[in-house]
Formats: sequence, C-alpha cells, structure tokens
Amino acid sequence: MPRIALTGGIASGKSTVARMLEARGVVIVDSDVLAREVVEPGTEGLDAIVERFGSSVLQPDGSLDRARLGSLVFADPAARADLNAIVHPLVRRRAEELEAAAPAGALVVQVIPLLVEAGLVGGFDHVIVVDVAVDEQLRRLMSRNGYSCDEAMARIRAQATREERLRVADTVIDSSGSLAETEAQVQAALDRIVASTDQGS
Ligand SMILES: CC(C)(COP(=O)(O)OP(=O)(O)OC[C@H]1O[C@@H](n2cnc3c(N)ncnc32)[C@H](O)[C@@H]1O)[C@@H](O)C(=O)NCCC(=O)NCCS
Ligand SMILES: Nc1ncnc2c1ncn2[C@@H]1O[C@H](COP(=O)(O)OP(=O)(O)OP(=O)(O)O)[C@@H](O)[C@H]1O
Repeated sequence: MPRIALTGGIASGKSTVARMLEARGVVIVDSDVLAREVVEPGTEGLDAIVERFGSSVLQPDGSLDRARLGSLVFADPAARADLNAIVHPLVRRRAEELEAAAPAGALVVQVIPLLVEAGLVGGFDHVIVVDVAVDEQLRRLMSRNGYSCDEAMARIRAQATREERLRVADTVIDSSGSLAETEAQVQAALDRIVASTDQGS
C-alpha cells in the first residue's frame, strides 16, 4: 500500500477532508488528535511541558491549558521550537504504531499539519494538500476560533507558505468552495489513488 500523507495550512479543511476519506473506508491517523493524547494528564509529554513552561500552563484540574500555551508559543518561535521538540517525536512514534496496526490491505492516510515544516515529505509516496487562500484561512480562524486578526496571522506565519506546500503536492484539494465541491474532489482523488495502487500491485 502507498504511504499517504494529508497536509494543509491551519483551518484549510484537513479534518473535514479526513472525515470524508474515513466515510469512504480509509483509515485515518491524525497527528492533531495524537498531539492531544500524548499530553494528557499522567503522560511523559505533559511532564516535559510543565518542566519547560512551568505549571502556569496547567488548568486547575491538572490538564493542559491549550489556549494559554497557544498564546505563548505562537508569539515566540523559540518557545514553539521547544514545544515541537517535546511533542513531535511522541506523535511520530504513536502515528507509526497506529499505521502498522491498520488491517492488512487498508488504505491509511496520515494527517500531518506540519509535514513540510518538519521535513517529513520524503517518508511518503503520495502527498495530498488541502489548499485555501490566506484570506480565507484568516476568515475561518477569526469566525471559528474567535481569534483576533493578529492571533490568526501569528498562527498562519508559524507554518510553511501556501506555495511551499503546493510544491510538494501530488494531489491538491481546493477547499474554498462548498462542502459538496470538496467532497467531489475527495472522491476523485481517492479513485485516482486506488487506481494507481491497483496498477502497481
Ligand atoms: C500550541 C497548542 C497547545 C495549541 O492548542 P490548540 O488546541 O489551540 O490547537 P490545535 O492543537 O487544535 O492545533 C490547531 C492547528 O494549529 C496549528 N499548529 C499547532 N501547533 C503548531 C506548531 N507548533 N506550529 C505551527 N502550527 C501549529 C496546526 O495547523 C494545527 O492543525 C497545540 O497546538 C500544540 O500542542 N502544538 C504543538 C504540537 C503540534 O505541532 N501540533 C500540530 C501538529 S502534530
Ligand atoms: N469547502 C470546504 N472544505 C472544507 N472545509 C470547509 C469548506 N468550507 C468551509 N469549511 C470550513 O473550514 C473550517 C476549517 O475546517 P477544518 O476544521 O476541517 O480545518 P483543519 O485544517 O482541520 O483545521 P485546524 O488546522 O485548525 O486543525 C471548518 O469550519 C469547515 O467547516
């Protein structure tokens, strides 16, 4: 089976596309979900974060205060690099375990928001990029997450550019239209990938 990664900028529609793929029988391994699991209370991940950032990044119940840590790391590249160095190896390890545990013959897609930034492109046979213009990312972040324009831009700037992602894409899904239009592109992409897999086997 080809190793497939799905990436895209923040609020580009990665989770939406992943859900559409899942509904068509694809096994999804989502790094954003794993990045939450590896910092749950009692994990080595959360211990390392508290050691680096202090207990002010915890909520009263001992879980991670994501909004507080987010406002710290998206305002400070060095802090973000430290957080990435703690979380990314834990996420990669878990993602590889889950991919290896998928049923034989299943098509697995790994959702990796920071595929380009982390230099992981070479590990995959096929890269799907969910693409949207920066002004639409901004609109979604401000309306969906309630971020100010500055907060939204800080998150967009913490990532690779749209062009850098498009450069590594084997398949591009344009998520600027309706959900039905995105769904049609997802079906077409899956058909193409399955057809090329069948030819290769
Ligand atoms: C900073 C944190 C606590 C903020 O949590 P929050 O709930 O607000 O955001 P969430 O985790 O849902 O991420 C939403 C999106 O933000 C972007 N993002 C998250 N972390 C980063 C990062 N370190 N650099 C650039 N973009 C990032 C991604 O597009 C991601 O899809 C959290 O994002 C985090 O732990 N980040 C470090 C781990 C990471 O890199 N995760 C993303 C890929 S595995
Ligand atoms: N055509 C479309 N395709 C995908 N998402 C769309 C589309 N139109 C609007 N959206 C909206 O864009 C928003 C972002 O989608 P989603 O949460 O899937 O993005 P994401 O890339 O997973 O976000 P994050 O980077 O924050 O994890 C959602 O509110 C979604 O409904």
